Amino acid sequence: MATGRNHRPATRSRGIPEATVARLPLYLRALTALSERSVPTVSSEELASAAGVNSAKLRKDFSYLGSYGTRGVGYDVEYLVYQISRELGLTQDWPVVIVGIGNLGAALANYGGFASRGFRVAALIDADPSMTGKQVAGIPVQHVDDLESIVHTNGVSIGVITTPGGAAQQVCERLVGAGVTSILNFAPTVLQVPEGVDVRKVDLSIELQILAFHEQRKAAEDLSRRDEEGPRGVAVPEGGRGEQGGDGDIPAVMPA
Ligand SMILES: NC(=O)c1ccc[n+]([C@@H]2O[C@H](COP(=O)([O-])OP(=O)(O)OC[C@H]3O[C@@H](n4cnc5c(N)ncnc54)[C@H](O)[C@@H]3O)[C@@H](O)[C@H]2O)c1
Repeated sequence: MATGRNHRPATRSRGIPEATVARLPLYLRALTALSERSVPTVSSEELASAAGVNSAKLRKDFSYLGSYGTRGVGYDVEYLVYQISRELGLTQDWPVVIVGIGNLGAALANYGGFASRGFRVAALIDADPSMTGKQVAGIPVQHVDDLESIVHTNGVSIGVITTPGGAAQQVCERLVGAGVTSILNFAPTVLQVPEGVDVRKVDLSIELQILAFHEQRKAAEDLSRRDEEGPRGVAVPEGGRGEQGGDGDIPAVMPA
């Protein structure tokens, strides 16, 4: 079976900025929800709001797909679902292998949302011999010794790494050596890969830090609004901004 590189649409995606590509899944999620409710058309404003994106940006993004919508009618939901799915390469089946079937790997294997988006968990791999043959999400765990043959047999081009950080680089190299060209890395390791291999790193703690940043900003805004409100607002001691021990209901958030 061909690898992901061969599957990739050769020229279409090249003209699309990475930032637009990153927003396509957001549009697709919003459009899929509309499609499930049998909504036939959607305006750019409605869709932008559902996807959490600014509508001018959305129109610009869709222009890269050659989709301009119809004035007064909006965009055809089903056609846009098809267009975005095609652009993201989701109109075909992508066999995925997960390496490291501990807490996270097992949770991902059990997540039903991949299959409905075109990603089939084809194989599960772990280094622990006591795991070999065990069923996780109805799939038998295979030993990491057989990684290369598992990748070949299943025509895998996307690998998910959920091993401890110390094992991730070696697992990555073996996956790439076996023909995997896209890696989704959950391990806390910056992977070194040869040219032509795409790596996406997922780090929930970074997402939490970003939320902490916003929380901090909200708290500061709240405080300055109270300052402006004067005597009717809650009194804040001089220099007390952001400190603990002031108002009980003002969250004290550490800098991100
Ligand atoms: N990115 C995130 O947001 C996020 C969140 C949680 C955990 N993690 C990371 O995900 C990884 C897994 O976490 P977990 O809680 O599932 O750990 P875990 O210890 O439960 O599971 C790790 C699994 O990897 C296997 N393993 C170890 N070395 C291997 C190798 N060389 N090849 C194949 N399998 C191997 C182990 O046998 C074990 O089953 C860790 O690196 C953790 O830091 C990331």
